[in-house]
Amino acid sequence: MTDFDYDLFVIGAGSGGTRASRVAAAHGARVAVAEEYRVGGTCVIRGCVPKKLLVYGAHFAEDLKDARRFGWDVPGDCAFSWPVLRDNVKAEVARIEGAYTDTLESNHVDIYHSRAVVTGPNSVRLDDGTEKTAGKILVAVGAHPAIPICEGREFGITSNEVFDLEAIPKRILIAGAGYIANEFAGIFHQLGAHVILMNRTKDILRGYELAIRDRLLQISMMKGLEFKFDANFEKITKGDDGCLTVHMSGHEPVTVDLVLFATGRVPNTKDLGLESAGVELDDKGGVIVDEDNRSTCPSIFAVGDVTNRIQLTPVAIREGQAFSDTFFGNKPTRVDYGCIPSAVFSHPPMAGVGMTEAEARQKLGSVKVYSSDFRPMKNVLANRDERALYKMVCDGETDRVVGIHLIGPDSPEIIQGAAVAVKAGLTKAQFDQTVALHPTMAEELVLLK
Ligand SMILES: Cc1cc2nc3c(=O)[nH]c(=O)nc-3n(C[C@H](O)[C@H](O)[C@H](O)COP(=O)(O)OP(=O)(O)OC[C@H]3O[C@@H](n4cnc5c(N)ncnc54)[C@H](O)[C@@H]3O)c2cc1C
Ligand SMILES: NC(=O)c1ccc[n+]([C@@H]2O[C@H](COP(=O)([O-])OP(=O)(O)OC[C@H]3O[C@@H](n4cnc5c(N)ncnc54)[C@H](O)[C@@H]3O)[C@@H](O)[C@H]2O)c1
Repeated sequence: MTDFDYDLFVIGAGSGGTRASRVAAAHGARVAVAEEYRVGGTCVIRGCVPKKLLVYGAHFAEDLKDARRFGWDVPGDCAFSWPVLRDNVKAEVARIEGAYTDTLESNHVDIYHSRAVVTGPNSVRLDDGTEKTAGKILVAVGAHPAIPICEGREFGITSNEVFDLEAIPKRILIAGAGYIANEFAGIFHQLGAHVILMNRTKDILRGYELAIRDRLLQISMMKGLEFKFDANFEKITKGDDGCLTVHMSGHEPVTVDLVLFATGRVPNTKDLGLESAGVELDDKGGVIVDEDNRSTCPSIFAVGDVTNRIQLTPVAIREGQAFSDTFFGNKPTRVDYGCIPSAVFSHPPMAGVGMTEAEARQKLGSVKVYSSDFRPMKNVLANRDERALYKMVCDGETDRVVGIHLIGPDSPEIIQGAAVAVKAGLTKAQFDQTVALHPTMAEELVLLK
């Protein structure tokens, strides 16, 4: 026993904080967690979970059209109710929030529904002014949406507010061309809005395989989405009718009903008191940590988005688990950041693992690339002119598969299994030795020429 109130005080009950709290408690530590908003954090409350449910909901627009080609008598005026989808999603989010709370409580983690700020290497202060002490503090406060500096920025919303809209706008401008922008572009388009995507560069989804993102761009344009590239905000003005006019460099102004900023996320370290403990931050405000998630203050650690490494839920969870196993479970563990699969839940979705062709050429020199450009069977019968593209990047010397990149229906579901093989270092020959599972789209991965 120590003189501290707790062995571990976690700030933030999101993906990383919840995992770290419950694992440390299960290892026998006395643990508390403070959450200023809702237990579950970004992923559960206003990120992955409600977003994916909206993606499912939006996809019915195409599915119902396609169903007619499969013999179903779907009425032409098939109505959609946004309030029904929105409220069902909210109810599901509340259910998961409850499940997260139950898990913490059943592991005897004390939950403080309050903001916490660091007041020293071993202390935090809650909203009511009470001070709590702990042997270790884990900063797992996540990130918040970055909003470009421009006149009228207050008229726009971010992904934080998008799940609560009163109605689907007729016209929406989405700023950014990353994950959130492309995912919500698909959702709003399917739900009937005219979507304009605006980005300050010419690229969408930088970091993904070029051919795959080009395919997404091509399909999105074919569906009627509009793109404004090399555009920087000048100002946003609001008319008497509530419409917003966006003035941007290099393009004519556009008038829309809603502006959604999806221009990256910034670590939540402002006014967190970290300077009181000598915790150093990087130039984006992320907590600088070592391989064991330890900050420049020996008793303060950080995991997840606040460290500005890879902003994905499974990564935050792994970091939280590794932290608690290392320091409370006597099981030193470090996160292996190699070959992390990722996906964009766009319409159609894309997914990838490992190196892109360009990265492989730069790192390995000798590279072999295989690809399959095909129309999925379902799209053929549906008369849907939307082709899938699969690309495999191999080390030219060893035949090892170093990257797989997909766009097409169910790509995120397919990549998870393929990622195991890439992570395991399997060769193209070993993929080819595996008998195809027919008829699937995934079988392309063992038939690539
Ligand atoms: C719209 C959207 C969609 C996404 N979709 C995906 C996806 O499909 N797949 C994926 O892997 N990732 C996705 N992400 C990213 C994912 O949500 C994050 O990477 C993940 O939630 C990070 O977990 P975390 O624990 O670091 O932070 P969070 O989950 O953000 O948790 C931090 C918590 O800390 C609380 N907090 C902050 N400051 C304080 C304080 N001072 N005191 C007390 N509490 C505090 C916050 O309220 C929050 O609950 C998405 C993100 C967004 C925004
Ligand atoms: N499917 C998933 O796994 C998923 C989904 C959503 C979010 N996320 C995570 O959340 C993070 C944040 O998502 P995001 O989409 O906000 O960020 P992002 O980094 O993916 O994309 C940001 C985009 O905004 C653009 N941009 C930046 N400043 C701009 C400006 N002033 N004007 C116009 N465009 C500008 C960038 O060029 C880029 O295209 C992601 O990096 C990702 O890690 C993951």
